[in-house]
Amino acid sequence: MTDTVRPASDVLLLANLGTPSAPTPPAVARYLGEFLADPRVVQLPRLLWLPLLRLVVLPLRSRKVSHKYAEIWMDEGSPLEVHTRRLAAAVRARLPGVRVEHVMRYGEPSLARRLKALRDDGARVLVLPLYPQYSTTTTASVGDVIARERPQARMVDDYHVDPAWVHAVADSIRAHWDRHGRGERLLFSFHGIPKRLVDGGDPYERQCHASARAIAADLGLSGDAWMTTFQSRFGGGKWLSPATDATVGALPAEGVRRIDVVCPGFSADCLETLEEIALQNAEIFRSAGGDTLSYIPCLNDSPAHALAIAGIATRAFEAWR
Ligand SMILES: C=CC1=C(C)c2cc3[nH]c(cc4nc(cc5[nH]c(cc1n2)c(C)c5CCC(=O)O)C(CCC(=O)O)=C4C)c(C)c3C=C
Ligand SMILES: [Fe+2]
Ligand SMILES: [Fe+2]
Repeated sequence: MTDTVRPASDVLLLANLGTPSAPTPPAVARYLGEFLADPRVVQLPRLLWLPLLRLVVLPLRSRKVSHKYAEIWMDEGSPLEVHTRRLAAAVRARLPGVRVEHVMRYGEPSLARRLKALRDDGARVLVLPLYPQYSTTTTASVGDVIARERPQARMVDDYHVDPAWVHAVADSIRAHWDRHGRGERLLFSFHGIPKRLVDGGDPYERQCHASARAIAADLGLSGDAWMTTFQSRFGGGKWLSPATDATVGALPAEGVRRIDVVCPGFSADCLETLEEIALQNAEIFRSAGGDTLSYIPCLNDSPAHALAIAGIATRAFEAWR
């Protein structure tokens, strides 16, 4: 095979977080049990955390959270899974000769199982975690599975200021404004992580701010037209701030009546965007005296998203030496 011919065996695994298989307490408990037992996600001592997780957290949380999943469930399944599967199909159409598949870090289709199955395959396997910003809690955990199951596979660390991705997000915001009108303030809401991790060197917070700045610059926004917040706090300790819910609840008192919220840390719509932002935070905003919180959807399987992801993967395969 010559240098210029792409081996037909390239494999691209688009990896997302994972989601329950059904909006029911047992299915949610199974998913959360795997997710929250990962020491990358919860850093408490195992001997304390694992019994607490099994005996207290899972029974209570799976009951509460399964109702939230039920509110956003689609005919074909969990939104995160549906959008990630469709995105993989859109990327596949742009990468002839590459086997493009979607996998999940937790639950199904399992990243670990797929990597194991590819062990005796001569393929170059590229794993692209669908997290634009690198975090030890998400990206590094995908790296852990690669190290265990197929160390020869390679991983894209992040794409937080990739020009095609930045432009795709900015364009999706412009399109939303064209269709629904524009609010007085644009919030970039990213999933939070414990502040202690950032103090220990996790680049996530810096990358979130860099993403928001790049998207705001593409939109030509002045500094007072947008802000960056962090959502989905879980458990105790200090998390990244300012918190999305507290910010949304405080803005009406400043005279802000209409806001737009976009979540550029999520590649696909999921519980944390469709339920937490579009339902819960919209209600917080209204209760505080605001008129409308307009949620701007994730890029999901849009053509611009597929193009950006295909470009990132193509460059990673080209740089493979
Ligand atoms: C986008 C990046 C994400 C980071 C960073 C992240 C960190 C993080 N998450 C938890 C705890 C939970 N997250 C949950 C759902 C969830 N989280 C992400 C993404 C990131 N998480 C996504 C895409 C989803 C949605 C999954 C879906 O099925 O739709 C949940 C489950 C829901 C709930 O019980 O509230 C938990 C729990 C921690 C502790 C953490 C960093 C330490
Ligand atoms: Fe999360
Ligand atoms: Fe949440």
